[in-house]
Amino acid sequence: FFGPKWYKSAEIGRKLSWLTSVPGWPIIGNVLEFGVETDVLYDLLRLTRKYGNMVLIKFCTQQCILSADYEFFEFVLGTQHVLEKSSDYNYFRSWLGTGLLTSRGIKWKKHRRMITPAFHFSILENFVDIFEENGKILIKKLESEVNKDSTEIYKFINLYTMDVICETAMGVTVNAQVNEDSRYVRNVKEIGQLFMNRAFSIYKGNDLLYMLSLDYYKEKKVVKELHDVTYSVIDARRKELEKNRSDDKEVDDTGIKSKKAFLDILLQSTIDGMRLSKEEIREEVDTFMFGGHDTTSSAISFTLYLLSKNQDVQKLAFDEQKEIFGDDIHRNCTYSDLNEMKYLDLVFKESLRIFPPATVIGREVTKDVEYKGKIIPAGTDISIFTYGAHHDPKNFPDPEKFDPLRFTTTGTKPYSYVPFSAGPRNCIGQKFAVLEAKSCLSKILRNFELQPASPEHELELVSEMVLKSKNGMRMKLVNRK
Ligand code: HEM
Repeated sequence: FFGPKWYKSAEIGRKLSWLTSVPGWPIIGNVLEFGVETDVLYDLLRLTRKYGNMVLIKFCTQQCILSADYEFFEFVLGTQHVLEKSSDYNYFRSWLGTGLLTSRGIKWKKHRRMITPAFHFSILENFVDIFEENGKILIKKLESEVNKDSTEIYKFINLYTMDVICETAMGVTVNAQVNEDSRYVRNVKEIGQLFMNRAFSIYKGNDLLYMLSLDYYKEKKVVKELHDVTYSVIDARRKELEKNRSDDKEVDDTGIKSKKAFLDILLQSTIDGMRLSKEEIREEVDTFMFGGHDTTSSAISFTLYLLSKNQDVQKLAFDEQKEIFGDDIHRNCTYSDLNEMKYLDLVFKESLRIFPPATVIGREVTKDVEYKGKIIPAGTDISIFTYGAHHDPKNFPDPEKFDPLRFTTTGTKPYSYVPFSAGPRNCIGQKFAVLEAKSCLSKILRNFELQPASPEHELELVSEMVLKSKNGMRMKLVNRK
């Protein structure tokens, strides 16, 4: 059963002998390098620091190039040579099918071309009101935390980003912030946990063994419920579109809003003159739900944490808010206000450098490619270790320092800063994410002063599907008067 795999893996290893490899054990390779006590993030950091920014790791039959080298990032991300995602992404397929994140080849190319206009600024502009309305609910919720010694902010932000992504992707309000216990919200949490269990288990990684586990049946149930919701929203939305395009009622009986969501654009789009099938639409909508939720919550929460610990930066960010909003500090924030927040832009950018939600981006080489005169054979996995490059002092001097102005004073080496990946398979939602984050950060900054929690809180980073903190992100909120 494993014979051909071992043989192929050994062959790949031989062809990659030009690389430094991490010394390992027969058969299991470097599996033991990844302990249970430390998180995989620190293991990857340790390996790149010890063996260099491009190193070969072996997990049983898998040969993987782990890289924190920005020149290699450019080769992998910036060209068409290595467009395919690694097999780790297959775990997501039960929920996402082959939506944009997980698809390959011609399907990815056609869908990417079709979906790109949905992220045009003229469409994103319409979402600013959705950020604003959900931001108001967030502020209300946070008001009950004011003056407490310590508030865990991530759980609030995670519900806010859930509301935002449901409304922008599907056009429905799930009111996650008000009704935390909604079935849909619980299912999204649970599916994330199930994917994690699988990714970090030796036996559940194997499809056959996984089918013998309880998680497999849980996953089937949760995925069916998630799909049912998306399908029913698609049906309702399609009917709505057919019925009356000029109906400007804000919310109908099912909670569906008449503002254009990504789903509406998908319903009206065509590829080679053909409309997308219901399944294809479902895959893309679910992909937005997945790609646009935990990533943004981590990014916003880490930024708030950094602001609470860096009062000088927070002061400059708040000064900018005062300049933009003047005497009417609590008025609604517009698209043009967001574009004026240049310093907040740098704050968010620097936060994504220190805490990139996607710490590793995976690729698979599907045909032999040549890099700097050496062959990387088909079948090799590649792990683009974004966190490693972002924390390399050769790329960013004094890398642990939160210094938003660093991007204005020193030039950034191309591809050394890749929180949204780069090149043809970069994050399609990045402009959306930046707008959403700035809207949320601006609102919080205008309402509260962020102070370090008491007792002082130190993060315990954990690289799950996105980078998080095991012990949450704590701070103290004080009302600004
Ligand atoms: C701070 C927030 C975000 C971060 C850090 C982030 C990061 C990334 C990264 C690193 C990738 C590349 C993954 C890979 O190559 O395997 C990616 C892809 C993607 N992201 Fe995001 N993302 C964010 C927000 C969003 C949002 C809000 C959406 C949707 C509304 C979104 C949708 C997608 C999609 C569909 C892809 C796949 C693109 C493709 O393969 O063509 N992301 N994102």
